Order: sequence, then C-alpha cells, then structure tokens
Amino acid sequence: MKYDVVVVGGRIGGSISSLFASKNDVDVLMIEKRQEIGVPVQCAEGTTHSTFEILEMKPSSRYVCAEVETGTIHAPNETYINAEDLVEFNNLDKNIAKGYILDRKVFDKHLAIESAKAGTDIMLKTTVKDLIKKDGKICGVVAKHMGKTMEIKADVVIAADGVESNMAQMAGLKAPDNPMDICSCAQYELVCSNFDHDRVHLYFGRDIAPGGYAWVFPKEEGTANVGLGIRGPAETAYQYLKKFISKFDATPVELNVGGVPLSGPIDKTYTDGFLVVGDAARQIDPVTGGGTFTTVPCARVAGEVAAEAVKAEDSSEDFLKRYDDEWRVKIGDMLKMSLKCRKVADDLTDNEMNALVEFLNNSKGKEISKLSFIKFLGKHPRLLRLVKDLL
Ligand SMILES: Cc1cc2nc3c(=O)[nH]c(=O)nc-3n(C[C@H](O)[C@H](O)[C@H](O)COP(=O)(O)OP(=O)(O)OC[C@H]3O[C@@H](n4cnc5c(N)ncnc54)[C@H](O)[C@@H]3O)c2cc1C
Repeated sequence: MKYDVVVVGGRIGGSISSLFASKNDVDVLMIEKRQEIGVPVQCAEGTTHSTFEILEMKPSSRYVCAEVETGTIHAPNETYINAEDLVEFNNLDKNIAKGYILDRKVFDKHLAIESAKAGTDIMLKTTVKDLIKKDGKICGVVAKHMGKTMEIKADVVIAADGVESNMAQMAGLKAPDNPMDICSCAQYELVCSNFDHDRVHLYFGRDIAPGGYAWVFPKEEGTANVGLGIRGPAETAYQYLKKFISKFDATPVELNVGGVPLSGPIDKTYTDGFLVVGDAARQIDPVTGGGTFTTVPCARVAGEVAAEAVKAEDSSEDFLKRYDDEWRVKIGDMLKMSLKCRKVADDLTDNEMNALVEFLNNSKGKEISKLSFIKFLGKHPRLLRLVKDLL
C-alpha cells in the first residue's frame, strides 16, 4: 500500500493535518488506533475564537456547548479577580478568557468527517507500531489492524499521536520527558444547577492543585467540566479532584484522566520524510495546558507543507524545515514566553499568589503602570526576583 501522506493519530492534530493535505490534492491516509474518533475525551474542551478562523469554519451549535465571555481567577485564600476588571497590562489581556467550550467528541469526529469529505482515507482500530526507514529517511509505517500487520509506504509521515507519542522518539526527534513536565489531570463532567454559563473559573493553591490549577468550564446549562492538573505530590489527581468537588452539590456523568506535557515544544519537529504535530511535538501552552488552539495552526501548516513536499517531489528535511519555521513564526514566541511564566509560577508561594490577586483587585479599573507594579514588587523582593525577566 502506498500514500503520498500518512497521518498517525485521528484527533485534532491528525484530522486537521490530513484535512489540509487532502485539500491540496494529495492522497492521504489517517490511521487511528481507537475504534472511534474523539473518545475518550481527554480535555476540558475550552478553545479560542482563532480556532475557527484558522480552520475557516463557522462554529456550529452541534459541537459548541457554551460561549464564554470572561473568567475568574481564585487565589488560595479564596479572594478572586474577574478578568473583565483587569486593565490591559503587559501581556495580561482582559479578553484572555473569551472563547468556546466544545463537545470534543462531536468536534473531533466532525473534523475527521470534513477531512474524509476532502478525500482522506481513514483506518480505525489500527495501531502504528513502527516507522519504515530507508537510507536514514522515513518512508512509511508498519501498522497492525485486527491482528494483521501491514506496511504502508508514504512520501511524508505526520505524527499526531498525542502525549503518549512514541513516533517522535522513533524518528530521533525527542528525548524521554522529565516527569515534572507532565501535568497529571483528572476531570468530571458534573451536573449542578448553579454553574455560571458564560464564565470560566480557575482555582490556585498548593492544597487545591499543587503544580497546576483547578478549573470549572461551563458546558450546557447545568453542566460543567470540573477538573484539575497537578505535578509532583504523592496523592493522585483523582484524589485531589474528589476533595475539590466536595464544595459543589453535584453529580458526575463522566470522568476523564490524562496527561498534559508542559515542557514547551521539542527542539526540532521535522526530519527526512517526517513531521510531528500537536501534543506529540509538545506544542502546548505551558501555563494553561491548552493544546487545542496551539495545535490547530501547527496542524494546518503541517498538512499544507506535506502536500507541497509531495508536489515538489522533495520530502527531504531541507524542504520540510519550512513547517518548523512557519509554526514557530505563528506561536513560537508565545510558547517561549509561556514557558518562562510557568517556571515563575512553579516557584510562587500561596502567599505571593494571594498578594498578586490583592494587587490586581486594588488596581481594578485603573491603569496599571509599570511603576506601580514595580512598587508592589518592591514589597515582595522574592517575587521581584522571580518575575524580573518577564517585565
Ligand atoms: C484533562 C485535560 C484537559 C485539557 N483541557 C484542555 C482545554 O480545555 N483546552 C485546550 O486547548 N486543551 C486542553 N487539553 C489539551 C488538549 O486536549 C490536547 O492538547 C489536544 O487534544 C492535542 O491533540 P492531538 O491531536 O495532538 O493529540 P491527542 O488528542 O492526544 O490525539 C492523539 C491521537 O492519536 C492516537 N494514537 C496514538 N498513538 C497511536 C498509534 N501508534 N497509532 C494510531 N493512533 C495513535 C490516539 O488514540 C489519539 O486519538 C487538555 C488535556 C487534558 C488531558
């Protein structure tokens, strides 16, 4: 069997890469190891408006559960700041929380359907086991379907196999993860009558979610994704989640668990005949753990560059480097800044977090000048040392 492009993984990274490769008139096969695309959900399902602009799709009520206008950040001492009360300052944008909460089961499958309509062939319940290499160049995959092993040749292989990816490692592009870079998450979809419908809530504190945060993302009226991510402690994310949800009078209808890589992107996302995209490339915002809105632009570029390479009959790493160059222009600086912020946040104590929220609350509706922020930091010398590189 031979295709121009083989895509490993069938969720957003895979479906968007294959959609944009197929739209550019090359033969594409997308391979997904599960029997259904989009399940199990491993996501709080929040995304930005830009997702749909990049996809050139109108968001549909079939998979948009809620439109979020704003958000609230809760400090460890239970004080809070609303995003709409923030005045724009440095990289702090008061529209930061605007976006959609999706039904990813429907959305991911919708993307796969759009990709199939554009011409992509899809194999389900098929696991890619190995990469085929010839003279050091990747030229296909070895896949297993219902006990049968097959070789599928390709000019370009795109690895969109998620956080658990081993394709990038097989291609020599990735070292094993540092365990402290992986955020371990647990989430319930809860039914409860008093969730805000247009607001996300984020909760910080060492007792709530050490090394991460807890979230409440509204879905349909009366339901919300309530979850958290942690790094480091002996207790599991699920144990922290059980404690956290005890504050809601709510009933769970779904439980999801999963890991989010917060290391920032891998150094190189291409080699001869091969591209890597999405969580597999660690193209995730290291502060929020959001990977949908970051994967979308990268996957589009991956599909387009793979198609260009096929047409140019050149899938060498010199040609495919343009994928790496293009996605870094789009989101590279944002991911770098976010990684710096994550490292600062890792060192913040609960008291410093409380003080920051108090400072923002005291500045409600006022212009925050750099001078007033530096004066505030002057009272918190340790904080000043932590954040000085961000200013
Ligand atoms: C609890 C949690 C909450 C999150 N919340 C948000 C959020 O609110 N907003 C946001 O933007 N991001 C969020 N994220 C991150 C987001 O879900 C991911 O960044 C995004 O799904 C990455 O998409 P992907 O296609 O790269 O990888 P994945 O979604 O992991 O898809 C990889 C696919 O590849 C398949 N696969 C793997 N190996 C093989 C193989 N060998 N052969 C064939 N198929 C294979 C898998 O079955 C899977 O379908 C969250 C993550 C978690 C865990």
